[in-house]
Amino acid sequence: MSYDYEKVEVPADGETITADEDGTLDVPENPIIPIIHGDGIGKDVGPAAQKVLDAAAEATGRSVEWMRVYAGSTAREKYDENLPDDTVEAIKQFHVAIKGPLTTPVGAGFRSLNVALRQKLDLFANVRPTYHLDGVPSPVKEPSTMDMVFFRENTEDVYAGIEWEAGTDEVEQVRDFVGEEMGFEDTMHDGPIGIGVKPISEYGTKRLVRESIDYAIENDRDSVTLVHKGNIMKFTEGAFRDWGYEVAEEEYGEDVITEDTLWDEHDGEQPEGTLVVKDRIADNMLQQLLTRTGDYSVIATMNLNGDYMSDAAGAQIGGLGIAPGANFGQKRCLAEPVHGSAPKHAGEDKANPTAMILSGRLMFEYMGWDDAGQLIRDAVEESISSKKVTYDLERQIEGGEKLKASEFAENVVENIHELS
Ligand SMILES: NC(=O)C1=CN([C@@H]2O[C@H](COP(=O)(O)OP(=O)(O)OC[C@H]3O[C@@H](n4cnc5c(N)ncnc54)[C@H](OP(=O)(O)O)[C@@H]3O)[C@@H](O)[C@H]2O)C=CC1
Ligand SMILES: O=C(O)CCC(=O)C(=O)O
Ligand SMILES: [Mg+2]
Repeated sequence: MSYDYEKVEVPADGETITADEDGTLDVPENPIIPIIHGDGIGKDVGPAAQKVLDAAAEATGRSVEWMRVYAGSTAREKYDENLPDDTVEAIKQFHVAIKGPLTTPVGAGFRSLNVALRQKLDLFANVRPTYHLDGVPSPVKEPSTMDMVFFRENTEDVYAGIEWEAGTDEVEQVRDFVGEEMGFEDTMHDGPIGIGVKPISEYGTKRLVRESIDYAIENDRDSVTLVHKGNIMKFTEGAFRDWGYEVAEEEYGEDVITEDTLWDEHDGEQPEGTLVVKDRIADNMLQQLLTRTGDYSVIATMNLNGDYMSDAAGAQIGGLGIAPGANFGQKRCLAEPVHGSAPKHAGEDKANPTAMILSGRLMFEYMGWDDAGQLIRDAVEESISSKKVTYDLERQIEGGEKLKASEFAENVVENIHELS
């Protein structure tokens, strides 16, 4: 597939990652990888992460040919629009890409460009592995017990953007329909009202839960927990739980058992080689993240729960400066940190680039570059263990040396050279 780009240049030297029908990638040693630096601190952490990823690629005998693409403020400058087709088409064509954070206005203005990218590219699984690196300060006593991988459904839920603003004709039509025709007249207060719709489909749920179970099996994880608020939102979050169990029970045979089976048939002793699928109600799960951290491994949940939970879990492993993520779809990966554009720190070369660097690690692993990924993790861990850190960690580490974002990246690059 080729595309006539309007304002970006395809690097002449790199090669294109290709994918066959069943989704297997063919990754050359010098792939072209689109990158969006992002808004706010994206300007700082984007280039810093790029340096580290370059060094890890080079140290393992490869190179990355970066292709700068644009969204958010940089796209407005270059294209006079928020999300140009060039950017979406580049990610489609090259299969693998990385982005920094993009700012979304609150309450009015354009809709989230992050959500738009996930929807346009059908990146249905937002995967956020949350693990503790040696030396990272944490507000909890045993941060190393946190080792969870969040699978967050990425294309529906209240993030689908089906909502109507108070005072519009549209919202009054919806109010009439929901009130008069559907019988919920007494449920809504009089006066101005905003109304949103929360779609949760069997298709969206099952492909996300399937992805989480496949991941758990491939990575020797012992459980997948479906997190929902199905006691209250019965036909959306409750249906997510039921469809999730259906996938587990109907598609995986005896190697995947439910928590009920674990207790009814195995007295709570998990048989070797099995995966347990369980579920928890979301409010309880938020406290379990702290009180029974080690009991959970892979989490599958919907868009909003996953958003809240991944920030909360990120706090336990040192904060948003550390927490990586990536969005996956059919033959596609768009890596991005959990954090946003943190406007108050923008352009100061101070934000922690670790989350973006470790998101790059996820991207490399998707490409089959596990050795480069491991090198990145080891090198970052080395910098942090030697207390050479950015402001967010330095304020919590006694005797820490405060580095700028770019200096931290240089330190990690030095470690890559030493370790390789
Ligand atoms: N995927 C995306 O692109 C996302 C975009 N957003 C968008 O980002 C914007 C800002 O959101 P906001 O709610 O402020 O959340 P942010 O995640 O941007 O920042 C919140 C706070 O987290 C800390 N933090 C975040 N990233 C880092 C980092 N790399 N290094 C060190 N500390 C960090 C800072 O805390 P402190 O100041 O205490 O040091 C910061 O003030 C919004 O427009 C939001 O919509 C939000 C999330 C994801
Ligand atoms: O799109 C946004 O601005 C926020 C998204 C977000 O918080 C997330 O994906 O974690
Ligand atoms: Mg978020």
